Amino acid sequence: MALETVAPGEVLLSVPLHSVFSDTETDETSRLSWSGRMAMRLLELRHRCNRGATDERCLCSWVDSLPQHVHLPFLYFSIADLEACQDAEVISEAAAISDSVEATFESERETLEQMSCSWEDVRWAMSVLHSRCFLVGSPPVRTIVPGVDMANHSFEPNAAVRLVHSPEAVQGRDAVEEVCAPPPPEPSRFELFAGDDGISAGSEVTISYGPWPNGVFYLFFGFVPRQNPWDVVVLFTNLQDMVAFHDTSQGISSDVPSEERVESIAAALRIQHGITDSTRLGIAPQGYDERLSLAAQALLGSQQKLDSSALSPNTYTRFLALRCKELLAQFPTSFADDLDLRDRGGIGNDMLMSLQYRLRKKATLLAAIDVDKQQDSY
Ligand SMILES: C[S@@+](CC[C@H](N)C(=O)[O-])C[C@H]1O[C@@H](n2cnc3c(N)ncnc32)[C@H](O)[C@@H]1O
Repeated sequence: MALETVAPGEVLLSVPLHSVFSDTETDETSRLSWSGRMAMRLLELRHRCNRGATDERCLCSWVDSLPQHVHLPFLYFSIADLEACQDAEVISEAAAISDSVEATFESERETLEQMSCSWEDVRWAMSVLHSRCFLVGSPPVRTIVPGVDMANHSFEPNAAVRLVHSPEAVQGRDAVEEVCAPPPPEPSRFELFAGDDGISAGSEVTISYGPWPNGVFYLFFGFVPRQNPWDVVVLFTNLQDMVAFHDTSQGISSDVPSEERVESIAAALRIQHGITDSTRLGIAPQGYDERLSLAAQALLGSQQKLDSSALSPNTYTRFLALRCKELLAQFPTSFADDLDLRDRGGIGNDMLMSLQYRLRKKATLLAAIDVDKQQDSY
């Protein structure tokens, strides 16, 4: 919370690199996952701090400030509550990470026992790491910046984070030194600074965690954003899927092999629009991924032997709406059932969060179908 008004660009926190907590291991053959490695280091650090270790890096005050519990679905939800999100990809990702948490516990039992750490402590460390790390640099390194890690997420944040390098690390310092005294060296650091509108006194300081879909927020941060322009329902994992759905839904068996049709759509996307990645084609709350609209136009245009620009927009939105209807029908419960369940009340918080997750996916699919109905009635 900003206790006084902060001017645009003003620095709120400056954290030297020696006080950040990052994954130091770059060895790909490491036997633990990144979170397993960092969890062990966090528990070791907490153990040392509890025994009164000297703390030049100020990390003990950071460890003290960490929340006691971060309620992440893959660590703390029951299977029924997790499966209530009705997203197979998210459920299988949760199972994979949960397995890796158990693997860390099993393989590090001895060290954990020496620190009197239990399974609960391992879960705590994992929840802290997954909900507070962000990726820095290339290749990306998982990093927690003490202090900055207190900021909550907003898609319209009033602050941001940057990495500022020390003048020592900046080329040309030696040349400057020959003509004038350089400024005193400052360490490389992370800065939390106010955005262009500044921050008024009493406002919460927020940053953006990044353009993630809801699955990431739900699994790793334990909340589902209300309006997420980056959320996506994948309609087709690739162009092959789209062509296969087209042929089945239209009852078409084409003379041209599907690989050739896929290749010609991919070529049209590449040559006319510079698109080289045609995977995970989906729909966001504000509409179709542009790659999907263009791919569908190319496919339907080629079926009707038309230039894709001569195709009526209704034709491809109707085709895509058919896929949205199919996906909606595959959910175990309908949107109306879900609203009813939510409005009746009496369900636990974990189930409610999973319900919110699936309601937002279904609302996105329904909006696409509604648009199609409106176009039909014109
Ligand atoms: C990096 S920490 C932020 C610090 C957190 N407020 C704290 O004091 O520990 C991320 C956690 O904050 C919470 N959080 C962040 N942004 C949120 C938001 N927009 N809505 C709900 N919870 C949020 C979630 O529990 C998430 O796992």
